Amino acid sequence: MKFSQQLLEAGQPILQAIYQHPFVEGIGNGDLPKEALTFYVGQDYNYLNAFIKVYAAAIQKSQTRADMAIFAKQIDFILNSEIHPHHNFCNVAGVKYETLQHEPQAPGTYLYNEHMYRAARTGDLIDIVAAMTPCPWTYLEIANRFVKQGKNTDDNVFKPWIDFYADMSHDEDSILQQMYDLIDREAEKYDQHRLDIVKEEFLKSCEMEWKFWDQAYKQTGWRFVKPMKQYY
Ligand SMILES: Cc1ncc(C[n+]2csc(CCO)c2C)c(N)n1
Repeated sequence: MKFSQQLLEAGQPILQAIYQHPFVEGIGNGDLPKEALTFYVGQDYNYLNAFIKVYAAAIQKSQTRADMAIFAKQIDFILNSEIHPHHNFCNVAGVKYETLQHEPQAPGTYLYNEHMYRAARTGDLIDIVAAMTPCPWTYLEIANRFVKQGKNTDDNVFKPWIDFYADMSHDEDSILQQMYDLIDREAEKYDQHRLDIVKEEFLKSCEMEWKFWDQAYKQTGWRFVKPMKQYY
């Protein structure tokens, strides 16, 4: 079995838990508290800034223009397209997007961002991509499942969110396929022990995807520290 397939198989239990999380179920049912939505957007804005920088690190470790182009396209996607699902959440919450772009970083966001930065700092290209893949993987699976269940109806206020992420799979050279191909190509270079480490990095990101929904749903901040506003 291809290594990318092994990763997805190992991640299945976490994906199932994500499906069942009340935040994710709330997207399907068009019903979420305003506080959960605004907390999510504030944290996701911060997370996506880190994601862009980690893509930049992936470009630094790329050895071909073809690889560079994959990451460059994704940086453009985050900067110019991924504002749409954020706008959807902000519109439903009745909050201006601009007011959520300097939120203090919550612990779950810190952990996820630092996990990716660590891969960028100490890992190879495969470590970076493995830590990043749960992000598009879980969102695409969530959105496609909702489309299959017919949840993206006109009366669901989160229809734009569902349609946006489900659309990602219609792309000819979809980001996910490119990431799987890259992982499988790079996996050839390593022994089983090294690949076990990569798998753990992938699974940690899967768990942090679950945690990201959970911290927004519960608005989990720091217990004692009062962190500063974020300016990148
Ligand atoms: C916590 C969190 N996880 C995943 C996404 C979704 N997402 C972020 S960047 C990107 C494109 C990947 O190249 C996708 C699909 C999100 N917004 N927030």
